[in-house]
Amino acid sequence: MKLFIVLVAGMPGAGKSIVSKAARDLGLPVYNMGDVIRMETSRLYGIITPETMRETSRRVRKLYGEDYVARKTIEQIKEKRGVIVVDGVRSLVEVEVFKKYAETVILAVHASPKTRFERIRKRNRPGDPDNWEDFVKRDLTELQFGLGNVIALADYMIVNEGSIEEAYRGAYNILKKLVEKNAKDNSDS
Ligand SMILES: Nc1ncnc2c1ncn2[C@@H]1O[C@H](COP(=O)(O)OP(=O)(O)OP(=O)(O)O)[C@@H](O)[C@H]1O
Repeated sequence: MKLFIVLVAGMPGAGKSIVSKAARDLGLPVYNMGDVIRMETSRLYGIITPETMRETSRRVRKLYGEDYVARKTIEQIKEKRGVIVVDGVRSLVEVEVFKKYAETVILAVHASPKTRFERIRKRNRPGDPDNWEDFVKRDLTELQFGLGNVIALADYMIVNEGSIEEAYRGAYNILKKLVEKNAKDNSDS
């Protein structure tokens, strides 16, 4: 069985965690690229806050290259087989790193800024922006990493403007089809 990577991309609060939930329910391993930053943040700052996370994010890219987070994620997954999900890809440079190791597709989750802002406010995650200006600032930081390009080149798109159940069903069906396709491709070859 070959490795097949589903790269999940979306702006903050778009609903990427719904895709992770659907993946876990299908028994697929999920890797979060944010975990690499979380580990580096503890190493560099000894404390994890949204500010130290953001600073680490910028710092490691500058020090070790735009592809660093993807390379670190690859170290964890390259021995894996079958369909896996990687949450949080942010640039085409990162996409290229994954493409070298396996067949990949990009699954994007989209919701309008207004919807994302309302949902972020409700989820009450520490460090989330609580006003429109900070929300826009965070969006721009993500876009500077190149996230907009990844979303523009997505193979699949979930528009998450309806209910959570609807988005979950969309994600579940896409992932299930990919699992079936990968199984078929492997039995053919
Ligand atoms: N369709 C929906 N209806 C209502 N609430 C939703 C919907 N989709 C997501 N949410 C809620 O909106 C919030 C943001 O979603 P989620 O945390 O999945 O976003 P994310 O893309 O993982 O964000 P980040 O990149 O910031 O981690 C969560 O509290 C989630 O439960």
